[in-house]
Amino acid sequence: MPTLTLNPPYIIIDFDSTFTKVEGLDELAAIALAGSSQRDQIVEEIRDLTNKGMNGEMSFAEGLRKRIDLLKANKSHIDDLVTFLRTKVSDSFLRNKQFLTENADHIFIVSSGFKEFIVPVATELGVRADHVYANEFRFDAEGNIVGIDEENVLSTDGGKIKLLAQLKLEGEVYAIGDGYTDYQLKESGLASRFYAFTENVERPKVMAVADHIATSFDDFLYDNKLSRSQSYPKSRIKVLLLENVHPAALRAFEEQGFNVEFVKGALDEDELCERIKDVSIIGIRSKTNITKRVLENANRLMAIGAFCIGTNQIDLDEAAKRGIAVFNAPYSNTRSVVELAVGEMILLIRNTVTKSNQMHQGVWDKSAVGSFEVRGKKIGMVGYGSIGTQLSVVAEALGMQVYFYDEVEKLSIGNARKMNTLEELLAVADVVSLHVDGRKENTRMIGKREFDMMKDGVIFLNLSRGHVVDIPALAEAVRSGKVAGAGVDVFPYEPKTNAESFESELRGLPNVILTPHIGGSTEEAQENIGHFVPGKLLEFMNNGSSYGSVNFPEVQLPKLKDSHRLLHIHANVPGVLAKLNHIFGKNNINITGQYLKTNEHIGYVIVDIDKNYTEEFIQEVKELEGTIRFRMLY
Ligand SMILES: NC(=O)c1ccc[n+]([C@@H]2O[C@H](COP(=O)([O-])OP(=O)(O)OC[C@H]3O[C@@H](n4cnc5c(N)ncnc54)[C@H](O)[C@@H]3O)[C@@H](O)[C@H]2O)c1
Ligand SMILES: O=C(O)[C@H](O)COP(=O)(O)O
Repeated sequence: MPTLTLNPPYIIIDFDSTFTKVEGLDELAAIALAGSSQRDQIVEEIRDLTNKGMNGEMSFAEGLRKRIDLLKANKSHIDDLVTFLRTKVSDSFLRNKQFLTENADHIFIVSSGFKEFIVPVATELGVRADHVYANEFRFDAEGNIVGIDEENVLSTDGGKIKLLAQLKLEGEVYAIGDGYTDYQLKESGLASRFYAFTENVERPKVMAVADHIATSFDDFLYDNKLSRSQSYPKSRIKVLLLENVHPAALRAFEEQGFNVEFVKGALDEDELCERIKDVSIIGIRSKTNITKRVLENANRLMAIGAFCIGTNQIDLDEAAKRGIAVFNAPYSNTRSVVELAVGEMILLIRNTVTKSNQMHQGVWDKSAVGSFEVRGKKIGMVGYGSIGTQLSVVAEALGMQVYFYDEVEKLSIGNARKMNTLEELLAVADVVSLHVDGRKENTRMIGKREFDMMKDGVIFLNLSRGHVVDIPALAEAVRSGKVAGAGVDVFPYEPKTNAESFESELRGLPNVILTPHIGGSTEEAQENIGHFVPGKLLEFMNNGSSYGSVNFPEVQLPKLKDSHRLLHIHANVPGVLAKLNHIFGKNNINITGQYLKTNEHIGYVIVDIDKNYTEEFIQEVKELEGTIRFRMLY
């Protein structure tokens, strides 16, 4: 998209809590008073005065002098402050150093802060030193701050207005800041627009009077069609992370400037239908169901991240038809599930759970009856995918004989023996372990009939999905002794949060280990997932790559270089690509790379083009019949 770099408006930027994430004077107080018993109290007093000034609740000039009186700082503390502030520059200003440098003649910092710490920080990002207007400290012979330059207009009430009037800027003047005094530049008529900057703090009183709420500097640049680091401001893209995904995920999105909302538990369908309306990326685990109805409400949704292996909780086809890519973490918790299965199998076959429970009741029952080794026993795996095969390796290392049944042809690992039917497998196994996925067709695939086919005294494990097993049938099989021990991690209904109680017919049965769906809940697995899934989602958002998606045509794209990338998702019907290419030809667009992949529902075309194109061309592409979604990256 052509963007303006010539003749941008004059941009008046506030420093504290806008250009940087923090308030300089508050931080200076914290540094100067380090080690003092009064530090917290004085810093709090200074913060309070700062906030009152920012919200327009107190005379700025009075507040400033009170703050200076409370400060016990000197020149060396200012050096430390500058070092600290360099690490606290707002991310969106950091990202747009090029714009600040290239447009330095049009950019001013007008601040009630102090030049001594603003100039070194702002000039590093391209701001001209002589375009920084701020207060100045007065020092005594020992370098202690003893006051401020009383002649400086910025030390007076309405100082920013007086200063801007003196600058006599001609043309459009836009002010960006988080405080009421920044808004007053617009109120006075000296600035034509006021942008409330909310990347660091949100002040409702200030937001209420703004022409526009700039969630980041990219947002401001986007609003003014100015050149910027992000084709579309990420601060306008909402990410909703549910089910307490690892904090690494939150960090990954926040670092790139996305607007992230974090929810600890799952949401039910009604809640989700409401919350998803303005969300572009959603992260869930196994408990959140993304149904067709939810997707019908998800007008802006571009990608879904399942922070787990299973994706049966998502209507994958419906998502694809709507151009929404779904990613999961297919291997990050595989090992964790296998280790839990092995641990449970050994404890159950030794009848340890019963013994442990008895011990808690004060019963000492030392006996070998009903306790066995796993060595030499036959383990039968239903489902021989990632978890099944990994368990196969570990079980063999324990000296077990491995049998498996999978409905698709699978390569046997080690000495594992493939069985042609589920029935055959159930008939030979001493331990039956389920590792199928949660597709609908697998609902209650293990019921009374299947338990009856198993050996007497079998050990039964389900760490796959709850609905795969008929729970009353399992409970009966345990009560009758058919199943000598069971480990169950997943249930047809699972509490939504840790606050809800767990109800099941399996509660209280002997030699049954019940766990709250924690097969994949290890610190290692969750951290891996917290990195892996955002990585996939960000690649899709930033680059268009869909490699690893479970419902989308997979393309691994090269990084964008000196081109703009057009991503077009369309219904997989004949002729769309030809029509698309016709639009390119007609508009004389120079194509530097083109990629296409389709699946049964959609086609995904990615075209890298030269930067010279018109709005009309983009409009034509958007309006092409069959288009589901279209976006542009650069
Ligand atoms: N308890 C937990 O915390 C936890 C953790 C991770 C995964 N899981 C569950 O485990 C499942 C399996 O994980 P995976 O990584 O091994 O998946 P996978 O897709 O690699 O393997 C599943 C295998 O099951 C087979 N299968 C499916 N239905 C079958 C049927 N009716 N009969 C025979 N074979 C059938 C498939 O062909 C496939 O080979 C996941 O889908 C998930 O639901 C649970
Ligand atoms: O599919 C999975 O990976 C597991 O069921 C784990 O799900 P969870 O992240 O909701 O614990």
